[in-house]
Amino acid sequence: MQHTLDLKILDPRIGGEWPLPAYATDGSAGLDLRAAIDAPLELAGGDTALVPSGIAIHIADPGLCAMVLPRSGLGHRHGLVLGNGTGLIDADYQGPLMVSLWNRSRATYIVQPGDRIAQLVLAPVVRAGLRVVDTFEQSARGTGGFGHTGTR
Ligand SMILES: O=c1ccn([C@H]2C[C@H](O)[C@@H](COP(=O)(O)OP(=O)(O)OP(=O)(O)O)O2)c(=O)[nH]1
Ligand SMILES: [Mg+2]
Repeated sequence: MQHTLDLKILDPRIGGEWPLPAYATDGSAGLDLRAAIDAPLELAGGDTALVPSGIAIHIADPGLCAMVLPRSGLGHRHGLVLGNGTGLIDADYQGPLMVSLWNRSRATYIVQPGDRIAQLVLAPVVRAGLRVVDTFEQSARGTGGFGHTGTR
C-alpha cells in the first residue's frame, strides 16, 4: 500500500548532502531516519538523548499513524534502541520528528551527523469507540493470560 506523506525539511542537509528518507529496498517497511546533529554525539552506556531527525511530517489521515522503531543492527550489536520503547507519531502532529535514542549497552556509542539511527513505519490505525458493558460474551481464553497457555 502506498500513501503520499507531506514532509517538511527542517535541516537543509536532508535532501542535500544526506538523501531524503527512503526505503532501502522495494520490500522495506521502514524509512530510515538520520541524526540531524551538528557534531558527533557521544552517548555513554545508559544515556538517552533526544535527537532531531531534521524533518517534520503531517500524516493528516487519522486512520494512519507512524511508528519510530530501532534499527535491528544498531539495537542488537550496539544496544542503540529508543528511550520511549516505540515512538508513536500522531496523524495530527506537525512538529519536528524526534528520536529518543537510548544506549542500553555499557559501552559509549558515538553517533555521527547524518547517521541513520532509527526507522519510521507508517501503519493503519483503528480508533475505538468505547461501549461500556457489565459482562463480556464468553471467549475461549477468558481471563487467562501472561503465560496461561504454557511454553510448549
Ligand atoms: O519518538 C517520538 C514520539 C513522539 N513524537 C512526537 C509525535 C507525537 O505525535 C507527539 C506526541 O507523542 P506521544 O503522544 O507519544 O507523547 P506524549 O508524552 O503523550 O505527548 P503529548 O501530550 O504531546 O501527546 O510527539 C516524536 O517526534 N518522536
Ligand atoms: Mg500523547
